[in-house]
Amino acid sequence: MTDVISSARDTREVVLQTKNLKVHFDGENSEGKKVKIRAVDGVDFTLHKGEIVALVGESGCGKTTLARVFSLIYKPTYGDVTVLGQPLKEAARNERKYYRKVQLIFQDPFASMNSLKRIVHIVGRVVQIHKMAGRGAAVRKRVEELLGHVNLVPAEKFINQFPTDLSGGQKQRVAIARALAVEPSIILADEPTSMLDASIRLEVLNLLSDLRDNDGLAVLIITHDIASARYLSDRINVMYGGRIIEEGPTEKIVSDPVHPYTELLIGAAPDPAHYKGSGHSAVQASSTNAPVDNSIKMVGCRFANRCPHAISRCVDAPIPEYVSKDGDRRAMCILAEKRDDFINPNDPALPGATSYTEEQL
Ligand SMILES: Nc1ncnc2c1ncn2[C@@H]1O[C@H](COP(=O)(O)OP(=O)(O)OP(=O)(O)O)[C@@H](O)[C@H]1O
Repeated sequence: MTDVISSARDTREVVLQTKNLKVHFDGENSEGKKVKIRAVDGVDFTLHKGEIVALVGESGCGKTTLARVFSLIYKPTYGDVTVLGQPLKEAARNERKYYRKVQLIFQDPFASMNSLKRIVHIVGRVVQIHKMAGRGAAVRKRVEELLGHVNLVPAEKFINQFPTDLSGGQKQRVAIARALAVEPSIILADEPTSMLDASIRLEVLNLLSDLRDNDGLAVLIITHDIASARYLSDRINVMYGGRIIEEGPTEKIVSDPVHPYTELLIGAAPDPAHYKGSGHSAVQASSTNAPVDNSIKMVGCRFANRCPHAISRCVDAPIPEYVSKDGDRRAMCILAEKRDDFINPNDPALPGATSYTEEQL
């Protein structure tokens, strides 16, 4: 985020941060020609302690790729990444230590669990590997505590069961218990509720919210579903074509979006008054047009070809990052110029500000 304006949020400990992060892959287009796939293309992202930040956007916008950088699966092509104040490169040198701080929760809790093992083994193994308790009875006791922590009670009932004995929501709770076994600071949750029945989605969302409130955990949640993001997150990052096009406090973004793409997502979401974790995918519903071709280098806004407000400037020139006057929101859309509550901090008309291109800096 731009440094020109600070906000109250800035006083909290930053646990994950990227500056101008790019993750590009070598790939082929539909004609078999070699191309560069710009999965993440200049992302500034921040997550604070005790905060839930949602990353929303349609399929292929780069959400998972961004999370995979934090999960040490992909290396950045360019840009800075810091994790708990340490550059990612340094933090990643000791993977075991890294994964004690940063834990992952996946869409399909089953995929990461050995169905032939009992819950005590599945969770206890992590406790043992990371030496989070002594041996034998101490490990079992710790597993019971962890199951209690995710409301799988009475723990004695669940501890000897197999994953196949559990419902989808209970399995996801076991996955969360296993993640908590190492007492992490950060949880990366990639579509954690999308495979769950509507009736139990809220259960898992509420659990994540309790972990933030009671344990001060920082959670990055990746979701197609803006309704889930709205229900759970403190802040929303809207991603489109490898870029974050709008970011800020959830309620402000949802009630008063700047970017037409954000507006499109919200318009397609179910009415929150009726929201019971229905799983309606707002983004999928809205993306009837062709997906973004992220192999094409674009100067301007990637949404321009779908945007009813686009003018030539949107395509031909870099879009400035507009910031709200209270410093708490940013949007990459020229429509921000029409609003009294946003400024372009690099506007040469502002006192003390000088405008530079990235190449000049
Ligand atoms: N390992 C890879 N090699 C080549 N291209 C990749 C690789 N991983 C992702 N991509 C491409 O990068 C772009 C972003 O993919 P990504 O999975 O991050 O999107 P997403 O928003 O998470 O989508 P989804 O919600 O469907 O998972 C897509 O065009 C995808 O095809």
